[in-house]
Amino acid sequence: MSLKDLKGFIISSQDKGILLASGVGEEKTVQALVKTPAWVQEAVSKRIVPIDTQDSRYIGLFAPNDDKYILLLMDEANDAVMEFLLGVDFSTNILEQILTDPYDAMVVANRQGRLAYLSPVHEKFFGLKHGEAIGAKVTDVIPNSRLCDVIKTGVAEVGQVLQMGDTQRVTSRHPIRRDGEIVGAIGRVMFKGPQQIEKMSRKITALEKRLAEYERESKSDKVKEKYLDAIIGQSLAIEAVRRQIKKVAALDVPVLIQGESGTGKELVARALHMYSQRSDSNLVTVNAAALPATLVESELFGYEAGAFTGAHRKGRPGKFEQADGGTIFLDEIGDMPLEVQSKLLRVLQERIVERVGGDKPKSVDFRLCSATNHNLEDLVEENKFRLDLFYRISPVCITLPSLEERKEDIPLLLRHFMQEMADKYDKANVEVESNVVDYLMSRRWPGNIRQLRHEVERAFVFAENGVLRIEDFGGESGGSRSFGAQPQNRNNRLTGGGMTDGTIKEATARVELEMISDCMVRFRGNKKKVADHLGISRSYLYKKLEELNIHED
Ligand SMILES: Nc1ncnc2c1ncn2[C@@H]1O[C@H](COP(=O)(O)OP(=O)(O)OP(=O)(O)O)[C@@H](O)[C@H]1O
Repeated sequence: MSLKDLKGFIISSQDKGILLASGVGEEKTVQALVKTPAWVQEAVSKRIVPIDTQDSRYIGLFAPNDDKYILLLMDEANDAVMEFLLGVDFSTNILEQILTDPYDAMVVANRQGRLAYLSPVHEKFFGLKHGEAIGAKVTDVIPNSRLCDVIKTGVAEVGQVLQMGDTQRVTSRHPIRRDGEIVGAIGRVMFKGPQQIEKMSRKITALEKRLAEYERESKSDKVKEKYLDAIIGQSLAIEAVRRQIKKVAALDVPVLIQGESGTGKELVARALHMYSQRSDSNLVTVNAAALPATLVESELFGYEAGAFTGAHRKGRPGKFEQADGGTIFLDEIGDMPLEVQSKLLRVLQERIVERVGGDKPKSVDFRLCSATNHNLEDLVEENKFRLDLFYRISPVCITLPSLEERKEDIPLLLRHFMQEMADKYDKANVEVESNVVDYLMSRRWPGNIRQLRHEVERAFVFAENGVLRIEDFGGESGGSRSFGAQPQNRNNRLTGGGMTDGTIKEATARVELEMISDCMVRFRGNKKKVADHLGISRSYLYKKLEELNIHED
């Protein structure tokens, strides 16, 4: 409404009646109303009243002033505000309720982002005197208010949660427009939100927490599965192994993994660790066959500073200490010398280690996992393995099938190793000739999967024109071509070394030692890599290294 809507006025006094009238104010019907005290009393309290004449309806605005009042007569406006003000008998009371509601505060900012209104409850909350903050910048009074943002964007923000002090409040902010232009914004803050909202907010917080937990769990499930998936194979035998791993992993009992060399015992140990509650701590592998009796104590139990010549200055924790809270994997346990077995037995019984040169026994908490390719019961019979140790390490046994027992897995393993080699040698798109799978399935694999992997690698390297053929494989008696030396060099070496002298067995043994020593140089003494590369077990490698007079340092 503006002044152009003004159609008349009346100035009246209680004692003297109408003092001045103009426009519609001169009409008899209007003056008759003004002369009726009851009507005037009601109109003053309402401030805005409808005034009907014979022809039209006007809006009367009352402005009391001591014993006088002014009545402005305006054209009826067709807007929602007037409809509300005129239509609802107690509209001003409603407005008053809205402005002074103790639980639903109101903030009004003008276009410049300055406070035009702050309801009393809000003033009280901020410790302000009535009217003190009017004209101040909204953000100076309500630090994290977003009213200015709403003025800028013109986009309402409804039902948002605002942190006020140490409590959360539900707020709504709306831009206010006049003739399409933003002139300010109004914010409402629920000081005492309906209980349902508080309840809902608590529920949402709890659900968010649960969701984050599920996400964390499913992520770690994926990590675990990676270790189980690394055991390739779909045969019933290998599926059963996977099931056993899942079942046994959480039980925290010692596990003995049995199986021929190269059947994947180390992969099983890793999966067992990852599926156990100890997966956040270390998995420490000890090759029991490679432990010389002289160093066994310092290796397994650690040593204190200056314990012996050559000892590390600060001392070193042993394998059991490193595995504290986690898993210790004793590989090739069947090849452990008897005197080492007794020392091991003591730790398994007491769960206490004492560093060499130290005097402070330390208790250690580990899960034991051991592996062997021997039949330990036979070794016990032959007095090569302690019976009490056998019982200690084998409450649960997982037996891995040989490749012979699960030849149906060869196609899958071949595909897996082809992919591995393609990544390793950065050589994609090598195809496998269709008869290769039949050939590999018809062969014997005494070295099991390690041997298969090794032969696939060799064939992959020798494959010509991007096709892997049967000829690229070495055949059962060993490679027709080999790594390391050039073929003719090897011929020279073999014939020059007396290949035609002695028996075939002797020649084979010589070639074997040559290949091992070549590989020891090539892999800088890393026995795991050497064993994997040559397709032999690590215990066999250690035996051969003894023959070559190469010892652990
Ligand atoms: N099921 C399998 N899927 C994929 N790779 C496998 C599988 N089993 C074994 N291998 C691979 O074969 C090689 C030998 O495996 P691993 O060292 O686990 O055998 P092992 O039984 O511990 O042998 P050893 O008794 O000689 O120590 C590794 O390269 C391993 O990744």
